[in-house]
Amino acid sequence: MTTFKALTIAGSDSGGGAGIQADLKTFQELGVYGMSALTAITAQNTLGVQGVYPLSVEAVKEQMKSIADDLSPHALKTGMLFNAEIISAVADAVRIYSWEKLIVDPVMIAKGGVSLLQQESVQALIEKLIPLSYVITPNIPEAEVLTGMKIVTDEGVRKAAMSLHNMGAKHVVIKGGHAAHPDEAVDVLFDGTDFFEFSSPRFQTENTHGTGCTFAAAITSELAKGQSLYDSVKTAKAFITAAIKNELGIGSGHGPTNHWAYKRTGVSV
Ligand SMILES: Nc1ncnc2c1ncn2[C@@H]1O[C@H](COP(=O)(O)OP(=O)(O)O)[C@@H](O)[C@H]1O
Ligand SMILES: Cc1ncc(COP(=O)(O)O)c(N)n1
Repeated sequence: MTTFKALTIAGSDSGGGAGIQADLKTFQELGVYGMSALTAITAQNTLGVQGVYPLSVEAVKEQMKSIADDLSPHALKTGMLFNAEIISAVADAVRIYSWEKLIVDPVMIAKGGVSLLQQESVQALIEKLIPLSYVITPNIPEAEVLTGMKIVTDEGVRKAAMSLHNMGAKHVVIKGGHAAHPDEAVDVLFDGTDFFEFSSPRFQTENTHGTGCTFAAAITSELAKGQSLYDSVKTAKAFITAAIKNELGIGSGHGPTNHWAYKRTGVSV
């Protein structure tokens, strides 16, 4: 039996709800062997981000080399990359090691407002990483920054998806957590030709810390196993919906989601 392997290149969240920790928990739940290359350490909990400590670019490069030399991933995702130097190193690694199925989750700002990507690095993301991506998974504010468009309507979401596709992303998923729909959370997939919508009820909750990371990690897991992109997004949507619906209620701020709900509570969504 093949063991499918997935890699996350992202920051550590000491509170365990987002970043590397969310990604590895998701890989594990979806039956994929998880590996990580850390880009930064954050001191973080459900109340916010108290500290950000980026690693040296050498440390990031060496982790990726160790993985490439021995444990080539079937799919990989990026999360918090923090600066342009790290973005360039990741883009180089993807090319040098011929890594396919790159999922770029363009993490920019933590829910409390602290920056997880230096503002001047957005251009590096656009020029170096987006053209290598198999899928890019921005939330609406991130899609606005990357495209320079203001997104207000469903039509606006579709236009931004086309623009990101024109920037070189093979596929685009714009996540709808920040959209105006009062009852539904709708994510939109664009494959360069057609649009597909993935909808769930919108839960009235503050506990959405790490939803974006978890959703992108679930897509990565399913792609690593060889599923089609459509099926991968469908599973990821079910995974994140179960994780939000069955919130853990820990911490006194924006709490994490429940990574084991999808597999272990038998909830249907
Ligand atoms: N209140 C909510 N109820 C149901 N699903 C949600 C809710 N908030 C976010 N989601 C879903 O969680 C995933 C992450 O979305 P989003 O919050 O937009 O990303 P990010 O965490 O990157 O800001 C998407 O699948 C989105 O539809
Ligand atoms: C280390 C790290 N990476 C990413 C996020 C974004 O979290 P979210 O998925 O809630 O946007 C975070 N808060 N911390």
